[in-house]
Order: sequence, then C-alpha cells, then structure tokens
Amino acid sequence: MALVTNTPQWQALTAHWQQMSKVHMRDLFARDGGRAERMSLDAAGLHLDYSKNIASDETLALLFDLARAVDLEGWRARMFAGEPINNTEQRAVLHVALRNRANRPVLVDGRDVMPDVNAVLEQVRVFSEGLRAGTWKGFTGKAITDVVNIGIGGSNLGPKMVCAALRPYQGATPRPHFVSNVDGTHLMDTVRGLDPETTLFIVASKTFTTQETMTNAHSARQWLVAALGSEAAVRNHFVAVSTNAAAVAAFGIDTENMFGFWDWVGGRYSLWSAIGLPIAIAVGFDNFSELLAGAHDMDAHFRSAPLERNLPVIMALLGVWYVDFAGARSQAILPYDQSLEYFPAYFQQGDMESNGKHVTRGGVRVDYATGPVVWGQPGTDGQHAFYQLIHQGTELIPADFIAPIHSHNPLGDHHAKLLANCFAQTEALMRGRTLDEALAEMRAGGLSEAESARLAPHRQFDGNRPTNTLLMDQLTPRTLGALIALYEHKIFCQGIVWDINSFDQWGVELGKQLAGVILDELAAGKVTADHDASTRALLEYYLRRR
Ligand SMILES: O=P(O)(O)OC[C@H]1O[C@](O)(CO)[C@@H](O)[C@@H]1O
Repeated sequence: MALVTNTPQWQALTAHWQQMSKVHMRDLFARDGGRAERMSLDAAGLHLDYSKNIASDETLALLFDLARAVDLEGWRARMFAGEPINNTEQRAVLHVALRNRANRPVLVDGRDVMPDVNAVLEQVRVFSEGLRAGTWKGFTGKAITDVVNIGIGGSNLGPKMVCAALRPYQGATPRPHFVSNVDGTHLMDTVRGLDPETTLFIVASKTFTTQETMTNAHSARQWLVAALGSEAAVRNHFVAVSTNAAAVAAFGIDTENMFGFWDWVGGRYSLWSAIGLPIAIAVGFDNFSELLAGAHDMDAHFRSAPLERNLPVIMALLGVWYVDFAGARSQAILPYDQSLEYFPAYFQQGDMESNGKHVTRGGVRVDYATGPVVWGQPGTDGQHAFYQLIHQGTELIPADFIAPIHSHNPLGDHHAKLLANCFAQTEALMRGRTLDEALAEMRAGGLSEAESARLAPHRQFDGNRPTNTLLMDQLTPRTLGALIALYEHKIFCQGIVWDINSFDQWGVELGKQLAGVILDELAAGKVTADHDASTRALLEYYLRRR
C-alpha cells in the first residue's frame, strides 16, 4: 500500500495547516460563541474539552476524512473481532477481552477466549480474597502483610500506577511494593524493613525469561530462604504470573500458584489480566472488577460512537494533527491529581513502545513522523519545573490536563487551589499575553515607560498552545479504568493512521542481545567481542577499575 502521505486526505491537511498556522485560538473563540460547547464531549464518566486546540470545524472534518481513508473503523472492528492485527507476531490484540464484562464471545482461531479469561479472573478473586482475609499463610503460619511484585515494563508499570492511583481504596495491609530495576539497590531498598515471614513475592513476567525480573526473583528467593531457613518456604511466599508454565516450574514455583495469560495480551496492555493481581490484592477484587468495568465502558463507547463523537478518536486525530502537520515532537500528560503520579510514566511505555516505529505494517520506511515523546508529571510540581518551556519555549508541546472534580482528601481549600491552577494554566496557554497587555500591566504597576518597554518582550506570551482538559467526578476504580482505556485506544487509532504495528516492540531487542554478549565478557574479565572503539574503551575502563 502507498504511504499515507500520498493520500489526498493527507495532502489536504498539509495545505490546511498552512492556513491554520496563521490562526490564533483567541480569535477562534472570539468568533464562535458555541465553540467550547461544541468541542466538548462526555463518555464513560469522563468529560473532554478539546476546544483549546488549533483546530477549526474544517480541521476536524479533514482529520475524520483521513481516519476514514485509512479505514480506522474497519481496523477497530478487526481488533475487537480477534483478528491477528499484530502482523509481525501473528497475534490477536485482545486486551479488550480481558475486561469484556458483557461476556460477549471473543473468538481467536475460532475458539471463544472468554471461558479462559473468566477462569483466571476467578483464580485472581479467590487468591486475592484469601490473602486479604489472612487465610493464605506464610511458611511460619502468619498472614501476609506485604506483597512485592517483581516485574518490569508492562509487568510492573500498570499495577504500580493503578495501586498508587487507588490508594484511597487500600487498607493498612496488604501493602503493595514494586521491584523492577536490575540494580540491586531497588530490591534491597524494598525488602529492607520487610518481614520475610509475612512477605509474598509475585514474579510477573509474560515470558519468564526477562533478565531483570529473573535476576531479582532469584535474589528475592535467596533472601527469603536465608531468612526462613528452608527451601520449602518458597511455596508459601512465591506466586507467578506468566504465559510460560515450564519456566515457572523450573524456578520452583508450584504451577498451582501460577496465574496464566495469553500471547494475545501485549505486555503494556496487560494490567487487566492476572498481571493486575497486585491491584486486586491491594484494593480488593470488587474494586479491580470496577476498574475492568470502567475500561469496558470506554471500549463500548470507542466501538460504537461515530468518529465525530468518539473520545479516543478525537484525541488521536488531534495528536496526529500536531505531530505530522504542526511539527510537534512531544506530548505532555499533566495530571492534576497526585494519585496519578505514575500515569505519565505508564503511558510513556504505552505510547512510545507502541508507536515508536519507523516502518509501515508492510515494512516500508515511513516518510512522516510517528509516535511523539510522551512525558509529564503531576501539577503543580510541573508548573514550577518545566511549564516555562511550554509557555514561552520554541517547541510546540500539546498537553493533556487531567483532573477530578472531587478529591479523596478534601483538605481545606487544597483542591480548589489545585484546580484553579489547572484551569488557569490551560487558559494562559491558550490566550497568552499580548505585548500591549504586558505593557499596560507594567504601566499600571508603576514601571517607567523605558523599563516597561525593556521588559515587555520578556513578559509577552504568544499563547496558542494546545491543550485538552479531561475531567471526571472523582478518581474511582471505574473512572480510572475508563481513563486508561481511553489512552490505549488513542494509541491504537494513531497506529492505524500511521499504518504501523503498535503491538510489537522489536526496538528493545538489540540492546538486550548486546547486553548478553557484554555480560559474558564482564564475567570472563576480558573484552573479546568485536565492539566499536568507544564501547571497547568503556568496557576496558570498567574492567580496570572494578
Ligand atoms: O513480562 P515480560 O516478558 O518479563 O516483559 C517485560 C517487558 O519487556 C518488554 O518486552 C520490552 O521492554 C515489554 O514489552 C514488556 O512489558
């Protein structure tokens, strides 16, 4: 298939940006009293205001034309139908089946996967409830107080992000902990202070071969056995979440204590599967079910709403608009909720591992930009760190602002202040401050004409910086589920427009392979492989000084 850049729809958008790049959002609002209302949308408990974008009705119409030209609706149907749309691994992409609360049959190779999905969910329910009730005992007969998830990437970030986001739903115990980095400091810092008699480890790895996870799991096992004095203790203190039963058994974990999932669940889309076990343990299975239900609400919306009223589609197309036509290179995610502290990091993997691709599904090198750099952190910390660049830097950085109407911690006027900042930032980013406004403000403040003129260029803001604002009543398991699913589907839609496979991750393999070679050399104390001069010198430097 020809590259998407050759389609008339893409070319129309290129020409359209020539006009829109001269338009200021201030004027779009001034000309059109209905803009904010028309460009707002509610679905699955979320409210999206996308009116503060450098986009007119014509822009959106052209973007929807592009979506239709690439058959977004057809691809969406193919994903939900379980077709192998991950074409480099010949796999279906069915995280939607994991939260298919309607229990609609989902066929993979002619077989309904829902009975398996429901069976694992039931296993998660029984185990998590037993652990929370204290009926699952450690080796010495004590109930579990601390659960350490050992995993990395998709086997870490999702449960870690959700456990933090749903802290208000957690009791005093069991406390969730997360170890991912192969740096021994991570494991040691985590287990220091934990009681081995009341600690359970979940080894979470789809492949059960990932170096970081297996290294941490073996060290955790040693820590436990040394403390409890018996190999037999492993049975009570280790469970596994994996697709690789043989490797789980080889590690010494009883496969009775293994929670399975399937190759049609991508790592970065797996928190809805048994990878979510730490979530069910931390907040209870009912809340975990609510999380799935929220995602299912968003799935139903994504699947059935027309493109023009479809939240993930709109956010995806606006993202394409900035990346491919306005030259934006990054996308900020700015939650105004401390509980969402790991949300940007979660979607850094979700988005960048999915859409950081340079060839089309057919293997042809693209001649357009694909996935942007995704980054962010909670407001208001970010305001005092990097917002300066978003306001007055030379980069165009589209930003998503996410906030709940109600806080779980309604302390004095904290939340009003937090939200005042959130709304003020999007207003300032859109409006900016003209030179005349800057001058008038300084004169009113008593500055001399000369001083006002000198400072005015520094105090002037262009504005016209695009933002989306996403609001929800409160960050509950249900609204969080919908929010995560919204971003997942956004990523999917962008992958379809860019004609890339969003569900493989070959780009992380080369580094893994080379690390294996280097590790052997470090073990032998000698550089033997064929390295570039820089890498060779660094290895020799390290070997001389270690
Ligand atoms: O669950 P596993 O197999 O240990 O993989 C962990 C992570 O490694 C990757 O394969 C590559 O970073 C991710 O996609 C995945 O989430």
